[in-house]
Amino acid sequence: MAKVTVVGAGNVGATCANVLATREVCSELVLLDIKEGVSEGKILDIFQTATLMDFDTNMVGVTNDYAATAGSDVVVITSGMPRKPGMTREELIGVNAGIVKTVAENILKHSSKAIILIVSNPMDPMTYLALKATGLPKNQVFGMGGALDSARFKCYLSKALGVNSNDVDGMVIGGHGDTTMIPLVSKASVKGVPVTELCKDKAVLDKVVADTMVGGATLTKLLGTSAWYAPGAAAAMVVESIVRDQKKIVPSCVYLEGEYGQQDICIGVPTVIGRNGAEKVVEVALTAEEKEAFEKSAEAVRKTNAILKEINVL
Ligand SMILES: NC(=O)C1=CN([C@@H]2O[C@H](COP(=O)(O)OP(=O)(O)OC[C@H]3O[C@@H](n4cnc5c(N)ncnc54)[C@H](O)[C@@H]3O)[C@@H](O)[C@H]2O)C=CC1
Ligand SMILES: O=C([O-])CC(=O)C(=O)O
Repeated sequence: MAKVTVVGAGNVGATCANVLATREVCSELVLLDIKEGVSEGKILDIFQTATLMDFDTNMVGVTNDYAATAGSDVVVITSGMPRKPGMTREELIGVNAGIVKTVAENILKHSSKAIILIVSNPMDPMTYLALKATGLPKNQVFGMGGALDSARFKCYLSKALGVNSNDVDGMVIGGHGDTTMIPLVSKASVKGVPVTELCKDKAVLDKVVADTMVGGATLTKLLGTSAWYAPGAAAAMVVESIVRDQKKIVPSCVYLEGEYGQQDICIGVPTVIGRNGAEKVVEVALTAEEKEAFEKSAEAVRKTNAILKEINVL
């Protein structure tokens, strides 16, 4: 069984750790935060649900002690600031880039073989930064955004169409940003029936797309900080696909070398996730409109990546 570390014991990191523990995804779980006592407290709290929820994952919470993370098979990086209402994810780059870079370098020192999953925002540039800063192969460092965005897409589709959300299939690709994500309506279906067949009212599907794109912003406005239940569960789902070598196809932020016509960028595309991390990009046929949106999305992500050089983290 696997050892998993979650860095950042805030809303998303602790939720991810809770899902990993209760679902017994790994045999050993480490939660690390820079704030004294927070990881220790959250792990103790989670441990006190063990007899209530019937699980027995070995868990430890530590304050900035990277030695405790040694030999991890998977590391999830959630450390950094979340946005406040009215902000974009991209605005977090100045404060989060240094945090993500330092954390990734510390992880590398103790777990050079770990698959590193980036969650901190702006997630696409943070993934690019972690990949470049660690110099690890592209399968070993990738980002989580599409898993969450796709879950939201399916949620909004199920509400709009009045169907069980577990019968809905759908993917969101592109950047993990309010204007950069691309819900693939052409590929979405309910029990194999295209949603475009089930719903002839284009305005309904257009609204689902718009709601999905601002899914994170909507929750940030309601909560005063960004969401954590679905983000934590989405990261845990990706970890489970790695640990159990499930080979799920999950839209994930991976480094592209020609796929989807893009080079030298980390951005969301359907990817096979297994024991070796981001194992294979799956190229699906996009409509002309989706292709154009993907190019625009990549352009915007590249623009944010350029800031990494300006602020001297790359
Ligand atoms: N990729 C995605 O789909 C999503 C990404 N996010 C992002 O995840 C990040 C975390 O969000 P929340 O958990 O809500 O924030 P939070 O503020 O609740 O937690 C962040 C934690 O990181 C810790 N931290 C800061 N610097 C650190 C360091 N150098 N080493 C270790 N820990 C450190 C803080 O002490 C804090 O406990 C944010 O950047 C947010 O935007 C949030 C939701 C979805
Ligand atoms: O909205 C945010 O800032 C956090 C996030 O990435 C999400 O929930 O999708």
